[in-house]
Amino acid sequence: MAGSPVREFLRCLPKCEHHIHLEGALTPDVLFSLAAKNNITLPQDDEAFKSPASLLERYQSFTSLDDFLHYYYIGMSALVTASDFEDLAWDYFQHASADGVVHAEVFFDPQAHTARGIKYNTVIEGFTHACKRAEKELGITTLLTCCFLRHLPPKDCLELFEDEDVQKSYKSGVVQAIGLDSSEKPFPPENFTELYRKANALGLKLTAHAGEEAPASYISSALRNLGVTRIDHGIQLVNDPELMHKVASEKTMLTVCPLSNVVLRCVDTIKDVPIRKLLDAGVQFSINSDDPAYFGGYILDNYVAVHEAFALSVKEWESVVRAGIEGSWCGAARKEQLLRRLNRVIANWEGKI
Ligand code: HPA
Ligand SMILES: [Zn+2]
Repeated sequence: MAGSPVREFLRCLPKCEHHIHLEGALTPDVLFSLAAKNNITLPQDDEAFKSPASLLERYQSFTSLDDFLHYYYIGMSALVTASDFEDLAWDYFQHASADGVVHAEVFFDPQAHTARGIKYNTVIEGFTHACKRAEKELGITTLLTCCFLRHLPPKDCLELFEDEDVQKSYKSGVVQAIGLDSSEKPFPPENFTELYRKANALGLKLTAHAGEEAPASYISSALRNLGVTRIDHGIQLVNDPELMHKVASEKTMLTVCPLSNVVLRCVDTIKDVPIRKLLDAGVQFSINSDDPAYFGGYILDNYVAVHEAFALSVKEWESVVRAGIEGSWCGAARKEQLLRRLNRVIANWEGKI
């Protein structure tokens, strides 16, 4: 579909990305050069780490979320200085801009860095510089979401949450949301009730990965026990029609990541991502890249893959992109601006594809 009118239509849509782990934008090439620069020894006993090419090849055969996460955490160990984090995020924002992203709400995993002696403020310094640059040079509005690693003890998560520098980043508005990621089973949302209660008290926006590999009960638990207003992934929702009805009527947005779901074997093919079922049930969702350097594509590749599998009409694409704008955590004025832009793009393409 390279250069095709449909790809160009999808590129022109004013897309909001809500599910991208900045550490998941670390390509094997950059990983190897950062490891060399920072004197980080990559595993010697894994053939995959022989070269960037062999690592990329290994990414083609992930067997599960945990198999991917093993490589994800090793990869990010090459990130050390604030400029490493800034360059990583800037690289993502440039790709996002080229793909037609106008607003990006991005995740980062501080515990994976503080655990190896990198200061929280080093991570924040790098990522906020890149966010400011993206706003200024690319016109992308941004929002940072601090994710907690659910495979770690909840008390460790609370400890990081209460850290002085972390609190400062929340209270100053530098970080505006929290999320929950990493190995999904057997770490259900209810383990983190206290963390989310405290985050809610600070006025932070709340989201959590749920229903990626684990059943729909993880989604209902995240809604009920954590008070999240958004669900990351959430594809298992279609296995609980009653819950799906509730999610649709409450306009809770799912951040769906089609290529990720295939690469991590949550589904067999893109056709098995429940796009049509979610549309038919009136569930709001956005389409996202998750970890673009690991899953073979940025946001536009995900849009194209969905189009190839489901052949959405222009009206359906309009409703998907509108849901993404309306479900974003930017201000009302920015949403209005993006909705007007969407109307112009749709008017321009109506009847052409
Ligand atoms: O898809 C994901 N799921 C859970 N944790 C993650 N961390 C990066 N990507 C993911
Ligand atoms: Zn994710």
